[in-house]
Amino acid sequence: MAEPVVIWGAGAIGGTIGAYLARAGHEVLFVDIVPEHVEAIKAGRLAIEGPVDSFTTGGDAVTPERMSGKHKRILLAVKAHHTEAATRALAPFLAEDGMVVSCQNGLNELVIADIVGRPRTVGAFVNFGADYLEPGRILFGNRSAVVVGELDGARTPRVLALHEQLKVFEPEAVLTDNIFGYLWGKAGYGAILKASALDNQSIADFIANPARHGLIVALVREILAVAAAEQVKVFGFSGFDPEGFARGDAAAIAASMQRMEAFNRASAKSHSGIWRDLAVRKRQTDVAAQLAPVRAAARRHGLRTPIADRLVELIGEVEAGARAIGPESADALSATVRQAA
Ligand SMILES: NC(=O)C1=CN([C@@H]2O[C@H](COP(=O)(O)OP(=O)(O)OC[C@H]3O[C@@H](n4cnc5c(N)ncnc54)[C@H](OP(=O)(O)O)[C@@H]3O)[C@@H](O)[C@H]2O)C=CC1
Ligand SMILES: CC(C)(CO)C(=O)C(=O)O
Repeated sequence: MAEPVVIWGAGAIGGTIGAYLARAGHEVLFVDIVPEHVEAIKAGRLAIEGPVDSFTTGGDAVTPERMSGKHKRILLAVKAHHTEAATRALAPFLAEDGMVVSCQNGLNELVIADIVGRPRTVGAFVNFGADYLEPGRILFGNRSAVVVGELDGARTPRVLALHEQLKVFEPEAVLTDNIFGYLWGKAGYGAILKASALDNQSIADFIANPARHGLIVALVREILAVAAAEQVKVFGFSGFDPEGFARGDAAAIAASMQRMEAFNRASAKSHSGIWRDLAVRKRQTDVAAQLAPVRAAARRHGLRTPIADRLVELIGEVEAGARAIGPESADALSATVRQAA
């Protein structure tokens, strides 16, 4: 693609994708609110570290106040609770025929479309693991799914071109006509990651812990019931078998849990980004923002989501300093499953 790509939110996800594009000679403009990180990128000190790859690159980089011009392709990679503010900030710089691509967890496409319009919103699903370590340093923990698609599933020239560009980062990137199928799949799988953040266990250990089995199954099924009510055909990835979970098929669920455990055990990113926000960065997470559209959809369909509701409450308590991360907090979530049964 000849036009520059804007990476809005150049942390773990945006920084990694942008670094690959920059290294391959694509013109990249990184935008981030962390001035030291912006300076490092500008100075050519954006380092990708870890088992997947190791290289240092850089590119043009600005904080949002210094942004200018009109851009056709903006990849948004901020946390879900920052989506609205970031989209409002980027909107003046989005060309009339431009697109914002949500490289995020959650159903952020709905928020973005409300601000810049559905025709200027493109969906993406990312499941690779990365951690922002410090300004200019990102751990690329493992490769995993990268999927893009127009919200209405059309194979437009712009999404075909975007797909080709993303292959520079992930050669197996997928172009889909059902992006919401992947996003709801991540909502189901991502619920496990969110629950795991209540404990200090790694994602793999949390999934393998027999004490968490009932919680994981009930939580995933609760989310998938909402997806079913929304009439979304949900896709699996990285060992996650949504159909097996939705059917309540014990053998399929056990096999899926084993695959998800193995997938996560092989990653250098041992804990979820949410756990990292709570335990390492000591800051608010985007759990409530990620689950808001899921819970809202549930209410529209007259469905209850007691486990997701409690998960949001418990994470909120940790964020507020009123609860510690540990087995007791995961037990408190498990208790909801018994009450709901
Ligand atoms: N990390 C991972 O492995 C994965 C993450 N995801 C999803 O990807 C998305 C991005 O996550 P991740 O990269 O981990 O997050 P990071 O916090 O590492 O990166 C986001 C960056 O955007 C910055 N930012 C916040 N608000 C704005 C704004 N208004 N304008 C510009 N920059 C801003 C952040 O600054 P500050 O830190 O100061 O807020 C940070 O530098 C999230 O939705 C996450 O759930 C999906 C799959 C895997
Ligand atoms: C664990 C991971 C990287 C998915 O593989 C993730 O989505 C997260 O940390 O939020």
